[in-house]
Amino acid sequence: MQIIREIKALREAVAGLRAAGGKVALVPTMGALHAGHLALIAEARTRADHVVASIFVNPRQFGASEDLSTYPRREAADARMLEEGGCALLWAPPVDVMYPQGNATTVSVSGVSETLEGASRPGHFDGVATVVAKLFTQVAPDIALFGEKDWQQLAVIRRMAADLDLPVEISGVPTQRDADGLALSSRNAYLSADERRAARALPRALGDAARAIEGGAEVAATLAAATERLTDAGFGPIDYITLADAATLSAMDRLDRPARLLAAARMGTTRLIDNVAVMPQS
Ligand SMILES: Nc1ncnc2c1ncn2[C@@H]1O[C@H](COP(=O)(O)OP(=O)(O)OP(=O)(O)O)[C@@H](O)[C@H]1O
Ligand SMILES: CC(C)(CO)[C@@H](O)C(=O)[O-]
Ligand code: BAL
Repeated sequence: MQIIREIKALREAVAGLRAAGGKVALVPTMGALHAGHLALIAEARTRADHVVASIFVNPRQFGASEDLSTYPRREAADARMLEEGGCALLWAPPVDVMYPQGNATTVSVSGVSETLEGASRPGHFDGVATVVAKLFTQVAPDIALFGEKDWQQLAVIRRMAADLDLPVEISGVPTQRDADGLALSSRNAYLSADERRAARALPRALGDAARAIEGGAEVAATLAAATERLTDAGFGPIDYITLADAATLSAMDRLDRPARLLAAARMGTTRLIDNVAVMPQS
């Protein structure tokens, strides 16, 4: 596996893959890889002939008070995992290659970016959309894969790709979880042992609330009960726990179309997100 840090070398390496024939898949990441990322790589290998992974801790998607400086960085171990996973190339540009001095362009997706994570983390999705648009232009993949753990991010990227007529297929991969249900996440590494144990309340509260709503329970009362359960488990503050349209992410107060139940909450200093499907029963 080649590790590449300059645009010209990236284009030459991707041209080499293209010359060999077949499809190219891109799996964008911020590194500190875990089995969730490896599931994206494994799925990419079934969908394409060559897999390019990127590692870039994108400063433009972090707020001023967020964890950019402490975000886990372990490229050597990540590169070994990607090579074993069958990646052909690792695109790992330095910040000044991704954002050369004088850069002045932002990609902003209205609507779907504005609620939930967008409201809690102002500017976050502008940073995500801008860097993902650049990654698509740099690598020019046939298909790009993203995790459903970041459900709203996936919806934002789908909207952006459709609106900009980007010739790339966007594919979502189901959330990979630990045995107790907690979604795998690079930020789980911040949790103490006690916090890690308590954190399993998040997927349990979401799962139980989803089943209750599917069974006909009132949405507002169910979300209030789930909030209380998270608070009792030690979560706080809870940024949101919301039933939303699965595609547009607009809030729903009754289950009349395919939905997602999404939550973001802090356990100690660690902010965790998760979401589950909620489907109207026929
Ligand atoms: N548990 C998971 N299951 C499936 N996909 C995942 C999982 N965790 C992350 N991903 C996906 O991997 C890609 C890269 O994510 P990223 O590098 O930010 O990892 P992360 O674990 O989500 O990190 P963080 O803890 O910072 O949110 C994204 O498309 C993300 O949705
Ligand atoms: C898609 C992404 C790589 C863009 O920086 C990031 O938001 C992530 O890792 O989910
Ligand atoms: N996985 C989402 C990236 C972020 O939280 O910035």
